[in-house]
Amino acid sequence: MTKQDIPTGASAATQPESAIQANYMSGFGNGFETEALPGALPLGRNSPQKCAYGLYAEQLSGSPFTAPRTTNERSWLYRIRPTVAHWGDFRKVDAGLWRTAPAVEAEPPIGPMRWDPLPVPTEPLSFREGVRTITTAGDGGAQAGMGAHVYLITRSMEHEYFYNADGEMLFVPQQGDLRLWTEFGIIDIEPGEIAVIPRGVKLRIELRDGPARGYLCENYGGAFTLPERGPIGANCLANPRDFLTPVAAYEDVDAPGRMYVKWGGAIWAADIAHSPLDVVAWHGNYAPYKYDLRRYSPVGPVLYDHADPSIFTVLTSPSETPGTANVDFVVFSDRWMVAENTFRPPWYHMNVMSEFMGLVYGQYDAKPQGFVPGGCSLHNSMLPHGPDFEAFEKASNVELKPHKLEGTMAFMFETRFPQRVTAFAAESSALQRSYGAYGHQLHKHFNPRQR
Ligand SMILES: O=C(O)Cc1cc(O)ccc1O
Ligand SMILES: [Fe+2]
Repeated sequence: MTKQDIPTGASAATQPESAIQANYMSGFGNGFETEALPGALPLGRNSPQKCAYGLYAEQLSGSPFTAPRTTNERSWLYRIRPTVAHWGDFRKVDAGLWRTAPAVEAEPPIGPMRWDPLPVPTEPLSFREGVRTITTAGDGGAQAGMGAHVYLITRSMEHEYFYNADGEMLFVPQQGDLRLWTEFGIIDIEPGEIAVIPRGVKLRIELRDGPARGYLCENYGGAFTLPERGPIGANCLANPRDFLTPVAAYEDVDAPGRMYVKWGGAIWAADIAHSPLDVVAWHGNYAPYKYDLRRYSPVGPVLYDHADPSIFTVLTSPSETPGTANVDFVVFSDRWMVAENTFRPPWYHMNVMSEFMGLVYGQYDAKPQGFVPGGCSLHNSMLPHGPDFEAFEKASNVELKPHKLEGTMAFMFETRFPQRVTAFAAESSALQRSYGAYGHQLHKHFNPRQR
């Protein structure tokens, strides 16, 4: 990109909030550059003696300085005030129902668990107040594992800002559109889309069209990246050009506000006197992004059998062990089922990885009833699971014409670590207490006299 082509963004100082458009640049992990005022980005250097417009230069490092190029992530931010000037007298505040691994609160049952959608309450809840942790895995302090949460939001953050030092946040909206006003620019997301906010990126979350509910994966480990495609080649699955990163947009707001930081498993708050979303220009490869899951191009068996669900990986957070993800984000979206002489839904299985699932819309083929949009399920490490009675009987007897699964969007956060349920999730009235017995309905068909 040449200097002339640098995308420019919005300034909240000059436009009414409602008129501000979210604009994006395409690509995954690119070295982006964007400025909301012409010439705000220094040319050919990161740290000039004086920055244009009296801005401060600040580097945000998402990886160690010395990480190999493929995993080295940092951005340079040119901002009205450096982050230290947005710092206040922090004190711990009530973390509500947000938990961080290790959270040893409830004994996880040795069996599958499933929850109805958590109702969206009428009381005012900002994003930070509305996070309900369902499971935690690994150890946040060791930068390994994840938290799987449901968020319920009934009010926008106003002069309130938040960043998460404990993990990267993957938002999966299920109901209601969100505007993520980040330091790097504005991201609008709706159900069917996702957004990833890297560790340390400040933001304010606004509602767009009423209350919102969705899922949140808090990834304590290595940053989400695209999975290798191996023999699939250069195309399909999630294509890099469909990932969108916002152009620079800034607020020049001097007004009392509050900064919240999730750090060390606790939530801290301080009063501040100005908006920290004051980045006028930035460049680098450490930045938030969004992706429309409906753009995902699934690859699967075109003759027979059911492939492992890893074929539907959108993003992966690798661990130090090759092929052993800290977290995989996997999506089960619209696709044709064509396999011949095949039991087409997921097979019965046990897995060393642990599987947290959610449903954005539609129906999931292994669990046609009971697993409903907004609900979630947990199939923990090495515990048996598979299609329920209804799914088994149907898939074993149906005529195997090409059949399209349509209007469906289920997903999985799959981690190498066993998941612990929180006390909230274990005691919730949304817990389907009889789910653990679904396997008992699968009765014996065995007849040694009939092949
Ligand atoms: O358990 C699940 O429903 C998720 C899943 C789907 C699939 O197609 C194969 C394996 C698997 O774990
Ligand atoms: Fe599974």
